[in-house]
Amino acid sequence: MEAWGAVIVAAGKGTRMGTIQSKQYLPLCGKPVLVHTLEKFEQIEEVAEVVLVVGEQDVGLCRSYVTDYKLTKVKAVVAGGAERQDSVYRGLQELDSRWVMIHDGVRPLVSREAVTRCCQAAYRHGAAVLAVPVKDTIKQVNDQGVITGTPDRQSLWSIQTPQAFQRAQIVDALERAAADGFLGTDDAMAVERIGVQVAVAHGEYTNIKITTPEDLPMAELWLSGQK
Ligand SMILES: Nc1ccn([C@@H]2O[C@H](COP(=O)(O)OP(=O)(O)OP(=O)(O)O)[C@@H](O)[C@H]2O)c(=O)n1
Ligand SMILES: C[C@](O)(CO)[C@H](O)COP(=O)(O)O
Repeated sequence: MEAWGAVIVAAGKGTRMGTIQSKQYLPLCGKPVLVHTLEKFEQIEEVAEVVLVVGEQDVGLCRSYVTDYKLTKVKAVVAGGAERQDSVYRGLQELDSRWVMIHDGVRPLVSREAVTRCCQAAYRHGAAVLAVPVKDTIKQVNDQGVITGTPDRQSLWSIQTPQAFQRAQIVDALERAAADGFLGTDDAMAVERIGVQVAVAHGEYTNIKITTPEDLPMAELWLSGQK
């Protein structure tokens, strides 16, 4: 397998978590959430180079993580942008690898096996994301709080990261999205809209994105089980 580059995005504000300290720096089993994610990528054989994207005010702190936690793959720590998409684009500028994956800094539970499945699916199909089938029934609800539809659950997947692409293709897609004023909530949306097929590779239900307060104790529980 070729060597991959990874962009870890961690420049968000964590508004939904509601804490003063941004969620990527909150302690999880004794270390910042983001450090767990970076340590995971140290163990992923496919990944040769990592770029970490953080808030401008946190660049110094995160550079010290590289030394303190002996993160050998992190080649650059750069400041992100106002939107996740901007942060991803900035990170991609620092990578040389032909194949790249983009991962949320707040998904510390991702497993090596799932990342490998994502890389393999990207090789086969050109681009791939980790995903799990939804378990609940999903409803569309209008702004009066009334159900307007029930999409067929068979075709619904909950999308995770990493998301894997050829670097040139995701860079092109993000530049076109910016030119068109298109803002996606994941990376795949930018390439889907220019006609590229994106495959799903089986993720894991435990690969949660730490988003709201109840996610942290769940992550603690699962992470202590992984060690
Ligand atoms: N401008 C941004 C916004 C988000 N992210 C990163 O993208 C990931 C997923 O985003 P999300 O969970 O939405 O994080 P926040 O934007 O921080 O959260 P919220 O929407 O609650 O403010 C996180 O690792 C976050 O730090 C980023 O790098 N740059
Ligand atoms: C990219 C992502 O993690 C896939 O689930 C998600 O879409 C990020 O969305 P958010 O709005 O930044 O939470």
